Amino acid sequence: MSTDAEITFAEHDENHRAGFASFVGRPNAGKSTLTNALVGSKVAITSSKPQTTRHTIRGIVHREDAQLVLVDTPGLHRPRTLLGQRLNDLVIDTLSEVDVVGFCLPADQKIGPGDRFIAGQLTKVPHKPVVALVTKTDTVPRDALAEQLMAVDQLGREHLAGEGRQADGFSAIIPVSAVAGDQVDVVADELAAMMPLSPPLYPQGDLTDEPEAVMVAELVREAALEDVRDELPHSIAVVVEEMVPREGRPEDRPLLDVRVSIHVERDSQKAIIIGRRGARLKQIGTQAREGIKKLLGTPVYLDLHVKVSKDWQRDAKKLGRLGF
Ligand SMILES: Nc1nc2c(ncn2[C@@H]2O[C@H](COP(=O)(O)OP(=O)(O)OP(=O)(O)O)[C@@H](O)[C@H]2O)c(=O)[nH]1
Repeated sequence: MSTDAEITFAEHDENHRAGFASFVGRPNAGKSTLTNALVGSKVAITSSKPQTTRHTIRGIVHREDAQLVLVDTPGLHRPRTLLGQRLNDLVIDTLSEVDVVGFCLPADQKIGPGDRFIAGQLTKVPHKPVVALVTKTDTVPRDALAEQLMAVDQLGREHLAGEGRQADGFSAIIPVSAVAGDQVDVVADELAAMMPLSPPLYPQGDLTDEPEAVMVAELVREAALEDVRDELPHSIAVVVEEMVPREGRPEDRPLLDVRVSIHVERDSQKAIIIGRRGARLKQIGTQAREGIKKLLGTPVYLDLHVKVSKDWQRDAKKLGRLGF
């Protein structure tokens, strides 16, 4: 979608900072919600189910003194399949290129093996400052939060100390609630201060530099995962096959034809997605269409197909074809 909006870079002085930050954390840690709160617009897709964030989606925070480009990575997790392994490698690659890593740890969950695994993985990117973000602070009382902050400090000292590290443990520990809007500005301040001196990297107003297709795929994926609790989210991959303006429409009433395929691993999963007499698929279509319309600002005709790609998670060739 092209817009006629003028491209303007913010006025800046020599103290302006700009760079990349990335959030990691176990599934459901609140990474996407925090990204959205910082950017101030729904860019990454959130859902109550784990691992909806598959692709690297960037939100950009524009401030007078700094520009923060947020690279939202999939949750790092202990890999069980080839796809899990690839996602982890992708995360490490991404983290090697950012200026600061934000490690999200929910205030209402005890630090567990998943968090320790991630802390261990972060030693693979030794020269990056790591800021611990203790998320969802609105969900716990003050004393529980204080305890969690101490536990987080301990985790940092155990894993992030020694050679090549810029701090003994986390560079900072910040409690934040993206939902209550509490301390979000402190997170932005802290991350901005860690960016290198640089003019803005992106023009103002850019919320994301990912192609719309990726976001459309995420919207369909989010809709498809809604209410499917007995199946792993990883069993679904969404591919946008085509997005073309319908020919012969009046200029003031455009329509976008969007053709999307949903890949599942087994026939039984296909049946779940389609539902009785296609009821679920219809529901997925309605929900996704609303989101896509909001995202792109045009009405869309959404054509959904469900395909069985047997064991796509384990099959390297198929993974390549699905864009991983
Ligand atoms: N009460 C409260 N809930 C939050 C907060 N931040 C996130 N949540 C909720 O926690 C759940 C997970 O949030 P996400 O932002 O999707 O988490 P994520 O880390 O991006 O998850 P993945 O994409 O699965 O890795 C959602 O239901 C959010 O609404 C917060 O500050 N307060």
